[in-house]
Amino acid sequence: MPPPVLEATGLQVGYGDRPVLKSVDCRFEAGWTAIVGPNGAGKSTLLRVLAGLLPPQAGEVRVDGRRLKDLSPRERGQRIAWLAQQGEVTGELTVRETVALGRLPHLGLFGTPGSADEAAVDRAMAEAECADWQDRRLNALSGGERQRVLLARALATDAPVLLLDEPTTHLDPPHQVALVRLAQQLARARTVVTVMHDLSLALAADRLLLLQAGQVSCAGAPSDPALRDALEAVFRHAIRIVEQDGQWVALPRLAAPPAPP
Ligand SMILES: Nc1ncnc2c1ncn2[C@@H]1O[C@H](COP(=O)(O)OP(=O)(O)OP(=O)(O)O)[C@@H](O)[C@H]1O
Repeated sequence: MPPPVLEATGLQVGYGDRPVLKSVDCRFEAGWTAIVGPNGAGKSTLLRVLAGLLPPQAGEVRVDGRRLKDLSPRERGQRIAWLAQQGEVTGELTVRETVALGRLPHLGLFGTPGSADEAAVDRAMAEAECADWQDRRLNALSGGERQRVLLARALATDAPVLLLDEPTTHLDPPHQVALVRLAQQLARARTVVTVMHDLSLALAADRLLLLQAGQVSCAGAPSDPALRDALEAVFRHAIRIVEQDGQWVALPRLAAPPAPP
């Protein structure tokens, strides 16, 4: 069965009386889409709405045609896994207990984990490379270690839609690259959506969606020149997108502009 299509139409979200998302329409299909944009553009807010964690003031989210708000929390949890930013989780549990939380949508309140659940937890910890610390408490881990545990929790869900908010934050370069390869591999059979600041990592996605001041200003594949131009412009030409070794990368323009003659 193909992975679900996640679709949002006319989304409007504000905090207090300040609008943050202003009539956002977007559609996510099988493959990996990276949401990018300036600080405060509304990327995490959009991801929370797509995950069903924040109700929009107008508009709706549908997953395979069904309105997200019509799904029970359990049905939603089985379809959509969410990787939170680190400030949004507590750390009293051990690594294994934290990853096992990803199985809750399959168990219900009084369910007992079976061998399939334990196997999913083992597989997720292996994929996120955090099995070595499974008995340690989350709050005793470094930022990057904790990030890998939270990724494992999302993977343990086995959901066909993965929403990952800044999954490469705190990771060292080898683990950033591992995360990109994992996202590419998962996206072969899932709908993967990430919010990312590192443009070079985001350019490894199948598609990018550029959010600017609460609106989608451009979307497309990295090979699309219009998308690359829009990215350079929105980031005030502080970066230059070039092709290197067959992939698109964003280079910071560190050199001062030449002095006028
Ligand atoms: N809980 C909240 N209460 C009030 N305002 C909020 C809240 N969360 C976010 N905001 C505001 O909404 C706007 C969008 O925030 P959001 O976190 O979605 O942006 P973002 O694009 O993910 O930003 P960043 O790149 O800095 O992570 C920001 O101006 C932010 O200050």
